[in-house]
Amino acid sequence: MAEGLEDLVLGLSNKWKIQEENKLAQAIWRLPHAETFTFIQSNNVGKEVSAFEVENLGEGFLTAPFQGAPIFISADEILVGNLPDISEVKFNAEVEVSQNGKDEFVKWVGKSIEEIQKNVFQKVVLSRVDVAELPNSFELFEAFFKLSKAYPDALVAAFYVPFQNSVWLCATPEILVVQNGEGIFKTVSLAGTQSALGDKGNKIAVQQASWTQKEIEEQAFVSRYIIECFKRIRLREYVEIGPKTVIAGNLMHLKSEFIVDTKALGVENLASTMLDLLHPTSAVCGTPKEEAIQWISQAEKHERAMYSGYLGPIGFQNEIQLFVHLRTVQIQGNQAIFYAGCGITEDSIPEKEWEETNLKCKTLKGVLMSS
Ligand SMILES: C=C(O[C@@H]1C=C(C(=O)O)C=C[C@H]1O)C(=O)O
Repeated sequence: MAEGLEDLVLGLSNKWKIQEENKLAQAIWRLPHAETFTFIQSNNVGKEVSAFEVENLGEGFLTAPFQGAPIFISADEILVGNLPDISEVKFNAEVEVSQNGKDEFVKWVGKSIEEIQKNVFQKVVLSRVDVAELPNSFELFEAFFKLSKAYPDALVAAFYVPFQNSVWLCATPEILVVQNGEGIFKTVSLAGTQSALGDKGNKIAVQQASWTQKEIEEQAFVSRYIIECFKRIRLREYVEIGPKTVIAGNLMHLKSEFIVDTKALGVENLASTMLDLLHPTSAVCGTPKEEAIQWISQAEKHERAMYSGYLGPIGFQNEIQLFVHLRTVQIQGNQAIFYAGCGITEDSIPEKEWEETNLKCKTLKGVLMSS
């Protein structure tokens, strides 16, 4: 580690450890393209809140599980710092992802396709975990800064809430609900996945991406779901941009943006209303939502916990910056649990879906487990 970085990491790490010992909540994040990070510590364990309160909670960090109430970490102490100047981060595309559970996963993808053919649901997102041991040299803040360098477009965040007894660290590309100080609301539909790296590990240009009907349809499900949510609150005036191909680290996705000028329209509390309606979106759950949740609870043997929930800072400069909790790792001592999922439609090929989860696990693992 470079000298300046070492001092910064040590300082943050000491503060983090003391807070953990005192069993109090804390979070650190770097917003997409920001040159600073924000580290907050709370004087409590984190408070269960409702999505409807999101406009009124004050400054802090919100994190919600896949299912269940969001938790608010209040910013009782705030430290804003410049990101350290670290050299290019190596991405290790060869890092190994455990193949445990492959047969079971492939079997459930097959079963999901049968349910889709029977019209029980149209799309479902199944996830898996990859459990690994962290190297002795692992340092949370070094990992945080490496991810910040490697993934400028992502929200990079880590948080700790005592009752979970673990730390979560992510670099997510997917906006759930963002609203700026001028009242401009944005949500996105992000789905469809392919590698952004060529055979020799070289980066492929977005113009070279080619999408099949499967991915186009898969992303359209998410867009339609967002439009359905707008319809439910009779909101007709939104701007839709896309779908366009975007790069998210080692991967490419299809993305559409939906933008609403809440001030011009005179709509209040759109962020909290949409947050409640959207989560969990069809990008991480499926369509229709209830049937997909039901199926996921049968198919998955692990708890999703905070994976595929949402997270991000709220209340700073009157902004809301909530992202879908993806490309994430749960850290318990020296054990790391990487989570990844894939959208299954009628045209899915089970083996390919498994491969997709391997690539998604590598987004974090390829940075954290590289020298
Ligand atoms: C579920 C995940 O990603 C989501 C699913 C995608 C897909 O199925 O193609 C793409 C982007 C995300 O919306 C994940 O990364 O774990």
